[in-house]
Amino acid sequence: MEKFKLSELLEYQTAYTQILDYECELETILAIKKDENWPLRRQMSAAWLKGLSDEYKINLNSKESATKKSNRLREEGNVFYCSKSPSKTENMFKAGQQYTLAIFAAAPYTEALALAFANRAMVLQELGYYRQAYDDCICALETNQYPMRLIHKIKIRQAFCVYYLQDAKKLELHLTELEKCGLNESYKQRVDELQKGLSSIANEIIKETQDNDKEDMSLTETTELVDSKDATRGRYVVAKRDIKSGEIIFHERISAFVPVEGTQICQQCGSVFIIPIPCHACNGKVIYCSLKCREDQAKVHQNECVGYCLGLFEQIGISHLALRILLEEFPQISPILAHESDIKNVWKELTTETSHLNTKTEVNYVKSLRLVSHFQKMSLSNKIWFAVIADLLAVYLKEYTPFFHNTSKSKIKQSDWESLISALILRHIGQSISNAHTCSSIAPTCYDIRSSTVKYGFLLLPNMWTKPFHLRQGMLHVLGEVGEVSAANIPYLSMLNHACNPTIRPRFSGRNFSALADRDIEEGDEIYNCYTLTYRNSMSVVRRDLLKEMYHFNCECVHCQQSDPDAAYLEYHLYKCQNPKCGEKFVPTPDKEDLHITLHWWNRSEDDETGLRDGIICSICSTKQNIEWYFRFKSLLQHSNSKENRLELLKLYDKADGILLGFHSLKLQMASDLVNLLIECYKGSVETTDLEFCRFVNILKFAMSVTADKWGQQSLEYVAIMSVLWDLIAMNKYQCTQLELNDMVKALDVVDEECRLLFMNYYKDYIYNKQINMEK
Ligand SMILES: C[S@@+](CC[C@H](N)C(=O)[O-])C[C@H]1O[C@@H](n2cnc3c(N)ncnc32)[C@H](O)[C@@H]1O
Repeated sequence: MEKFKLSELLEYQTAYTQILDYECELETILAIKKDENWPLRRQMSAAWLKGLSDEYKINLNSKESATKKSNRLREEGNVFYCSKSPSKTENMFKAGQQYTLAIFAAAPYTEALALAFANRAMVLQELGYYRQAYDDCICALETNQYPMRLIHKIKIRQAFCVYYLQDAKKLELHLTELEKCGLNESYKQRVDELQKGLSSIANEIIKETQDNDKEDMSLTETTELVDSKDATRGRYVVAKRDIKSGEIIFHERISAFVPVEGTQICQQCGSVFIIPIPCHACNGKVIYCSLKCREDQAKVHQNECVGYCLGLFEQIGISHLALRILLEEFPQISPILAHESDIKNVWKELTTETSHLNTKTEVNYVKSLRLVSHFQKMSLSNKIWFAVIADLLAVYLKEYTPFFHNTSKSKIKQSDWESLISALILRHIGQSISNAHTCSSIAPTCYDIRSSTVKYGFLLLPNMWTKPFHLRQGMLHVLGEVGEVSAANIPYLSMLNHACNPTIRPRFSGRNFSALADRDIEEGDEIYNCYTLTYRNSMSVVRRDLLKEMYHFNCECVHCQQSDPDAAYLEYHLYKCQNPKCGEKFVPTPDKEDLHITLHWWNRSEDDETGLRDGIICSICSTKQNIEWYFRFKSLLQHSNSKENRLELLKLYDKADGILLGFHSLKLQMASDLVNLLIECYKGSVETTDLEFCRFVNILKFAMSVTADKWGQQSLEYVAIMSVLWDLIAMNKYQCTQLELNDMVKALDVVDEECRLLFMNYYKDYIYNKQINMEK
């Protein structure tokens, strides 16, 4: 069959499906299946999936070539491992990278894979990543191809790792195993050493350090759910008592999430800072941070692995989250449905608020099933479009996964099961459109977490670390960027209605979500989330259109009720007219067609048809403003190694300072560019005078103030830029008061656990002592 794109398949199927406009997902699916052309369309879906599968098989590397590549990468790693220059530790990191790439390159169940894991374990142990090294030993052994003649080596490595992890129980086990291996004298000595170590370790089971499974906390302790009885406004959340600014309002475990396409995060816990263990069955498209996470995700991944191989999920957008919700949570209730034979009754049980199942609020899936959906408001063609995707996913589950294997035991007919599952996916698609949350994280600037080829992770970058999770002095600025990493289903958070000035500050940490109070909240106050950019970062009309289109309501929040809801945003776009006869403050009149582009003209691409140099017009005297200085600034940034150019850059920044008033967005952008130059200065790649350096530091402080104003001092954006100031403090190039420092440490309340650990280690290693000394 001719190869065609998913969008073509969907367009065709949508155009040729004629059904009535139903409000219910199950009825929609059943109606589609009654259509006389349905068998043909089903065949098309199956053929499309088969096309993906055939293409995948053709492109699959042979085992031989995979082995060859992996062996080559491992040998490159060995060269680094054995070399002592420039430094043993740095070579260890480089070896670790090559071994990781060798792991990704190898075919499953091969000696090449076993050796790549074993070698990485050796490096990780030397670098102090004992938990990860221990997992790698297990990965090497589970290939069943690890050479028997070397087995004692890996066993002793495991024993050392658990010794360093102070896990007496496991150490005892490994020592018993080692006693059975015929060891030579030198190995026997090492076992004796470990035997002595064993007696010194308290015999207690090590607590897992990951915080994957924190219970949902205080969901109902501080807040309560209220039903407005208004069809649009629906349910909302209010404070049950006074809550102080910065206090955690509630914690919630993220029930399901999918990484933003191609992002290298652990599929189970969502961690960014990891040493990856890939799933070899799907060519490393899915990675984990530990074997525990791999095991915890196994039941879900067995139904997704082939989909990842085929590249299916890259093509279905938000529907992947819908599928994930089903895979994560549906198994919780399938036994409850075993006695039913009629799917209409099952559907009623699942979706009626007063049903027996719906009262079981301890069942997590019930919380997801209760989420609002605006399916009934979708156009018929959109309903069919998504229904076809839902049906395609049911075909995928049936043909390529074990998902339906257990259902044969129930009273429901197989074809009805498929309809039910399609209908549930369709329901979750509608719910995800109105409820899905985007999770952001601080992402390292020096490592592309979206790279499809470079997959060794940030933790194995050389010249970066002194020991695990301890960055070198002057290196914290690598945590200077914020990125969206996943889309998530967080049911209680989804109960919060929208306001353009939200009451919560979100904190995503792995699989845990926390809502922090953005300000003091009084008992009885409604607690709001913000579904769009806040009023400080967007125009009200842009928010209004989006809220209407995606969430089907008109925003009447306190902020939007103000006479000039855009005043705060426009403050970031205030110019002083360059016409000496005018000299007034003005905001350019935004182009109705594209508000953002008019106000952010500097972000237009060079080849933008409308012309980058259209410029801006004073809204008072109509004089076209000169913006050449900005283009000069941009071009000089490319050549900032020269002292003259740097001085000119600072002069141009001063010029901008006279034209761009207050916390102007462009001034923040220019300041951020100059902050990158400041980083080059303190890293030593650019030499500067003290005076010049001082100027750059002031510009950094300005950028921090604007960022705090726009996003809040407790925001990922603020933490990202704050990392540069912490480098300066650590390097004795800037002094700040303990009060300032305390405020900055407080800002870390919004970052994830691992990122916080990196910052706090840095603080203890290079900043804390300095402050104490300064104050003495
Ligand atoms: C994420 S849900 C919030 C919880 C929802 N009220 C419920 O009962 O499930 C989003 C939906 O809530 C309603 N909503 C949220 N904020 C609103 C607001 N400020 N005014 C009116 N309706 C709102 C809209 O129907 C929107 O699509």
